[in-house]
Amino acid sequence: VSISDVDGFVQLNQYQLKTEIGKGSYGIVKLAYNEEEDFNYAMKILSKKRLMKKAGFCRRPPARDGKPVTHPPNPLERVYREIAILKKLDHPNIVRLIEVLDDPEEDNLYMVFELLEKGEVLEVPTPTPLSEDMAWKYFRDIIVGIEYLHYQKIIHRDIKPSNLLLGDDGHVKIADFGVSNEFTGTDISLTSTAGTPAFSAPETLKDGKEEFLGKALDIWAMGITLYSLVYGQVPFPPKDDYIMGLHRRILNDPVTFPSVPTLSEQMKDLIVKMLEKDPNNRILLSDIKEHPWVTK
Ligand SMILES: COc1ccc(C(=O)/C=C\Nc2cc(OC)c(C(=O)O)cc2Cl)cc1
Repeated sequence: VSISDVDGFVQLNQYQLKTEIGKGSYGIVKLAYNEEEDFNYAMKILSKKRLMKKAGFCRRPPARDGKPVTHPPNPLERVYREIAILKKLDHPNIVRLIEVLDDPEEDNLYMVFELLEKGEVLEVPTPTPLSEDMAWKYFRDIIVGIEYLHYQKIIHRDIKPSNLLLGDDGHVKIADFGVSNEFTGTDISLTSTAGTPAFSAPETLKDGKEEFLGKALDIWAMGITLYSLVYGQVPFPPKDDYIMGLHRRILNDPVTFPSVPTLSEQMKDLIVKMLEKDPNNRILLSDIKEHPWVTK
């Protein structure tokens, strides 16, 4: 990877890095202009050092006093697993990874993605949410994208509006596989919590270490997402810093619908079925596809 940074003009191989267009716990995303193709891309920039630190790799390992040394998963393996997942995905509703620039000598790892010009489908919270019809259009893309992921034996685990990107063609693509899980068989049994608290399914928040199934987690997050697209706010908003309050509400409170905007009973019916607290009673993707609001 040849980098030239002359007075802030950063050139990475054939890419000229431009403005920052995205930012998150993962790192940043910059607009990248490919001069050979005269074409723009989205460049996700990860710092390996930051990833190692986040995984607490810099602290001295505790004295093992004779116990066998277990090698904890290297956080870079996490990124390389995300890249391996992205490389095998090829679908109109999944963001497309073009190439990875990873110079072992360099701290940064660069992931080049197709640019989805309109960015996030909706910034939540917002006083100006989507109309029911726009939400319907985008939700149908999300259903098809999630169906493809589950068919490829992948649980996304962080479905939320900021990971749904909108292209110029008006279609939505699912992004960010940073916490996704691959499975074999028909589903995966998990015990780890991952993703964004306000989008976490109740079964992941229970005290006991019971296991829970992966696919139902994405269905729950789809419900929280659909609600937030039309109401501009998640049904269980994180109140300041008291996270246990959020967990209690997700576990116990029924979903309530504001009186404004007025939305169809069918849409509310679908949201209620996706936000069923008991994962065994939660609507399945195959049933969502048949739901009257989706097929209308
Ligand atoms: C206003 O115009 C805008 C156009 C495009 C963007 C944008 O692309 C933002 C994030 N992008 C991404 C993030 C990802 O993860 C967190 C992944 C991934 O890892 O799958 C891929 C992409 Cl592309 C923003 C504003």
